[in-house]
Amino acid sequence: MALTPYMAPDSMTQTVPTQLPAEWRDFFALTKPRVMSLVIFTGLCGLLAAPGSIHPVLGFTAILCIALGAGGAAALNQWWEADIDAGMKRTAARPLPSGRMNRTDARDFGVLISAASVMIMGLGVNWLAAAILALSIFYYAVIYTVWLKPRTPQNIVIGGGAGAFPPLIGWVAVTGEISLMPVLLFLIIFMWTPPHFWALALFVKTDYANVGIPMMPVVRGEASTRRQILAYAVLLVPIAAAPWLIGGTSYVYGVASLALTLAFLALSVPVAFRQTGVNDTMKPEKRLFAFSIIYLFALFAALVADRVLANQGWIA
Ligand code: HEM
Ligand SMILES: CC(C)=CCC/C(C)=C/CC/C(C)=C/COP(=O)(O)OP(=O)(O)O
Repeated sequence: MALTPYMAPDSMTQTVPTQLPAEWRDFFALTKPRVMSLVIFTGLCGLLAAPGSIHPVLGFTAILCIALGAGGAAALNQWWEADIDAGMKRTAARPLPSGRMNRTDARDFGVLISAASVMIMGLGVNWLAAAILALSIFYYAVIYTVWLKPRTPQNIVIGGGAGAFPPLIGWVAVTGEISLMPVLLFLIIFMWTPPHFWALALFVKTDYANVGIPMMPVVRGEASTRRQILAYAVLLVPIAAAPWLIGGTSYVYGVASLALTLAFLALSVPVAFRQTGVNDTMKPEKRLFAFSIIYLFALFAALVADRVLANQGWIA
């Protein structure tokens, strides 16, 4: 597959509407809009794939709350990490390390939109969805950012849980209860996160090493990270197919999940068995990282397509 190798631009300096006043642009950038677009998309797919129905206004409210909560957590992450971000090429131009924004403003903005997201979700949608949203904000802003990230190379394995909640939140917004299907959606993102992030960490390794963040390639070395990427990609094959295997979807999702995850696995293999020299361009790693994003968009889109076809009575 011909993919343009991913160059790891910082999402904060990209896709921020240039017509906004400068300060607004910085607040918008603080929500990590590009990363959060996939978070919001998986939340929306969880909502659309759930059985039952939700009034469109409430459905829109639920997605808005996931967006606000994720953006708020991202702002708190950058408030806490302003000094670390200043030391990395990829993140030095963010609003705080560049000095364009005051730290207290970033903190207050993060707290305000996080709290608003949970309150609106609880009052407008349901309190179980609000509780899981609150947990995911706390998970990203505190458990991952403050506790795990500076301490252990397993930071993103355990911390990856934070980013896996949105489809569960979307689902619970509709059903008001947790069942096996949304737990499987959680597990898919949980298993996807290590290869997604470590593929990138392999080519921005020196950045993390310079600021003392114990990411896997820095602490355990490249060879071990590469083997672990492959292990998670292998585990992802049955886990991504599980919604079909338990009868929660038709063969349409089943076939799509197998095709996509086997492609993901195929791109992980060259990454797993490579040794690189100093001037390596890291093409296989960049390709895997780029595909990881396409993969998750496509997998969740396939889930929704499957459910729409089933609701129309076109497939069983
Ligand atoms: C602990 C878990 C994760 C870590 C440490 C992580 C880290 C990163 C990093 C460092 C980047 C590079 C670009 C940037 O600086 O923004 C990135 C890009 C990206 N991540 Fe993740 N990620 C994680 C989980 C997730 C999750 C759960 C999603 C969505 C479901 C996601 C979606 C994306 C997307 C869409 C991009 C591309 C952004 C762009 O095009 O600039 N990530 N991730
Ligand atoms: C609903 C809700 C709260 C969702 C949270 C979604 C979530 C946890 C996404 C994680 C993705 C992310 C921006 C990781 C960046 O890691 P980093 O912050 O270590 O990256 P950096 O080095 O770019 O700062």
